[in-house]
Order: sequence, then C-alpha cells, then structure tokens
Amino acid sequence: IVDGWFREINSQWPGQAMTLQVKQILHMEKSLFQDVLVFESETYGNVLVLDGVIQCTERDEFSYQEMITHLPMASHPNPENVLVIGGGDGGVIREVLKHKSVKKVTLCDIDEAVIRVSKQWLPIMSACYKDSRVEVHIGDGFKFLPEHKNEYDVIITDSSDPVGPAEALFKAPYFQLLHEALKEGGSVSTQAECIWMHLPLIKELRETCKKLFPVVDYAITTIPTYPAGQIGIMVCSKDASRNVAVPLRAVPETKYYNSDVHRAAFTIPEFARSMLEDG
Ligand SMILES: NCCCN[C@H]1CC[C@H](N)CC1
Repeated sequence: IVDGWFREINSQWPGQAMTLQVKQILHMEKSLFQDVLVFESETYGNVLVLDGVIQCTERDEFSYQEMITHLPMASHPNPENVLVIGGGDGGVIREVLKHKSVKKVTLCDIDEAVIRVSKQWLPIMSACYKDSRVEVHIGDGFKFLPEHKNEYDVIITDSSDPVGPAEALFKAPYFQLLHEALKEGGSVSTQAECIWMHLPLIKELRETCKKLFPVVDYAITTIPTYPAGQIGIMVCSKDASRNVAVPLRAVPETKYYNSDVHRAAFTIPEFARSMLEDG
C-alpha cells in the first residue's frame, strides 16, 4: 500500500494494475497457505486480498458469486446436494441457498483463515454460514472429493488464480475427481479466468473439460475489481442433453443475474470464440 492506495501488481497481468484507495487496514496475517489482507476501501467497501490478489470486494462481489452459482444451478432440473470447493468468503453458499431445491451445501476450503476472516470482516458474504443447511469442511478438495463419489448434483469451484494454493484446481486430475463426485446429470462450474489475460489457459481448461464432460461452455461476467474488469466461468455437465445456457427457473433476490443475463453470458467476443472453439 503506497500513499494510501492498494495496487494489485502481479506477473499474471504484466504492465497493468488495479488500484483501490485504502481507508484503513482491518486485518493482516500469514496463514498456513497465503498472505491474508482485509482493508476498508474508500469506494468498494471491505476488500479481501490473498497473496496480493483481490479476491472480492463488498461492492461488486455479487456479480461473480451470483454468476458462478446460478449458471450451473438454474440450468439443473433439481439441485439438492451442492458442494463448493474454495469460496471461503461465503458469497457462493449465500447464492446456493437461494434455490429452494437445495437440501445441503457443503463448503470445502483449504484455508480456515479465509473463513475466519470473512466471518469477521465480510458479513454480507459470510452471514449464511449460520444456515442449518450449510456444512463446512476445512481441507484440500483433492482429498475431500475421492471420499464423496457420486454424491453431488452441482459442484462449484470458487478458486483463486492458478498460482499458489489453487494451482492444481486448473488441471485434468482435478476435473476427473469432480466428474466422479457428481451424481447422474450433475453439473460443475469453475472460476475460469479472463479472456484478456489468460486466453491460452482458458483454451487448455476447455480442452481438459471436453475430454471428460459431454457439455462444456464458457461464460463471462463483468466485475470492476478483477483484472480487465471481467472474469469467465466454465460450466460443464455430465448430462449430454443439458443446455447450461438455458435457465429452467427464475432465481430470487439477485442483483446481477437474471434469465436474460444467463443466456447472454455465453455469447463471447469473436477473438475469444474463434480461439476457444476453432483452435
Ligand atoms: N469468492 C472469491 C473468488 C475469487 N476468484 C478469483 C480471485 C482472483 C482473481 N484474479 C480471479 C477470480
């Protein structure tokens, strides 16, 4: 933080950086896995930063948390048992619980510090930890998934970037585990980076998913505080007849998501479409 501004300088987005004006630092610690920082910003509410990378801000998190959740959930006929890998800030489970078909949502995050810090400083995201349908497991998704084969209707991988603790969540072995943990007709969504920053990685991720799932599609949402102001979501399904771009029902109490936004999110700019689909 220099002269009152936090700067997100990182080798994943060379030559550019998002900066946010800092009102006050609320929390800093080195967890078992990463540096954890929370600060109150002048214009984006409280901000969670892990290893120098902005994870979520109170002002714009709803975009990403709603889209990564409702794209697989609203296109699934009856999601009852849901798993979230990562997502320790709690925003995704808040969104999952908006679906009345949900009986149980399990959150598996490797770092207890993220959950603890979110409960203290990110109340609008972590309020749902109190919900009786929520179960929390602190641990590595790689160990958790093999113990829960054929158990989930939807699995959401709400991860940080493929540098550090989340690196393995972008590779084939992980997607194999996701596939095995899904019930018949299950769907998954993963944080799938930005077409302006990571197009080769997204291409590789899509090829990995296409080897395992009959349905694979990539959607985009706009979010001011992520690099280049947008982020992608990969949505896959075991059900070959499923169109993940078609919402089967409305979702209540959203601020970014609606059925038209759902359909539109899978329409992507030509430079990205041709690279991803034509190769
Ligand atoms: N619920 C927080 C998810 C964090 N998602 C990622 C954080 C880092 C960004 N560069 C990309 C999205």
